[in-house]
Amino acid sequence: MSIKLENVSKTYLHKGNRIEALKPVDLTIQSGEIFGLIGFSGAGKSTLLRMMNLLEFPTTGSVAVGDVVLTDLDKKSLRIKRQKIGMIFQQFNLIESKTVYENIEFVLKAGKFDKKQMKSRINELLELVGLSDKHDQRPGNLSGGQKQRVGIARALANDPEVLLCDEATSALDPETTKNILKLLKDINKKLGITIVLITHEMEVIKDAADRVGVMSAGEIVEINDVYSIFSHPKHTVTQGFVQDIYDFIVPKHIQESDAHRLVTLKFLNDNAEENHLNQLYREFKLDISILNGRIEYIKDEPLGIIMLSVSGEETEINRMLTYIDDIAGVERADIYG
Ligand SMILES: Nc1ncnc2c1ncn2[C@@H]1O[C@H](COP(=O)(O)OP(=O)(O)OP(=O)(O)O)[C@@H](O)[C@H]1O
Repeated sequence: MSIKLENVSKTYLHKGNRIEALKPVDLTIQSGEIFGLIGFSGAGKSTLLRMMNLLEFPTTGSVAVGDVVLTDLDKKSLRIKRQKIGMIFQQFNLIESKTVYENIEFVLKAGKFDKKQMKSRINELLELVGLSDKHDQRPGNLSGGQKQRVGIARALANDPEVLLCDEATSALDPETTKNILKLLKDINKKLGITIVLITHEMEVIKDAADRVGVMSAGEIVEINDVYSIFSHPKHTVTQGFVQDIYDFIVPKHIQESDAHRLVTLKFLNDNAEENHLNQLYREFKLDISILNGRIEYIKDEPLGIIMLSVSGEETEINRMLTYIDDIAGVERADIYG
């Protein structure tokens, strides 16, 4: 199901001060996509996410999920529609005194299942998230990853059209994060559910998102498909996030040396796996050494960044740079260093 926000803004009143948490935004999230929202703390990510199920009511604008305009619904219709919008949280929000089974049963009670249907539905959900053997455990006996799996099972209980993930992996270690993201991607594929996830980690975006919105100071400052965000980040906030992933360190003596010219190259798509450096070694009378380099696979598409230290005649270096500019799929990139 698609999510459509038109002119949505949110201003909080706090101790007499107006806090513009979200400036007016238009955003359409396509049915079936995984949409990532990234930004620093306070950028407005949670506020924007909470607009999508009206956990917070917008100050201006309208929110629609599919054909249903949530902002036009009365309380009862909204409560029913909300059952089709699942949500998971950083701190899992499970009921500690209830078992895994009961935690899921609790949300199903709001639906229309008899006892037998309920049992088979809960078993099905636990199988989907890989927790069939944990029925009777209480959250206190589960790892963080297992707790989030319960959170996901609970969020999926009423067959939602949309799943909102509020920093769902921020409390988890990197390995568990990968496993939970894999589960979310499997669910997205298998069930066709639209997923919105907010995070402050670019790794999460890289692993899971189809498209990305970058937020800063209550605005979406850039929006694009995930490969373009990594390969051609435009806004300085986006560039900062991408740099964090590559994190190339230039040795101080090279930074300060006049004899070396730093050249960072970007190899796009299939070019990332080709050895263009051999061409440079062959064609130019220059000393070229590799300081750093890495290929990232973004939705299985390679993106290579390599940082070179080049020394030799200035004119020869410039000739090489012009030559590089003419190679299709290879670009100079200053921002990764
Ligand atoms: N209920 C509230 N009352 C007053 N101000 C709020 C409220 N909720 C959020 N804010 C403010 O709105 C701004 C955006 O907050 P929001 O939680 O959406 O950001 P965020 O990007 O999700 O950050 P974080 O990652 O730290 O949760 C912040 O300045 C925050 O202090």
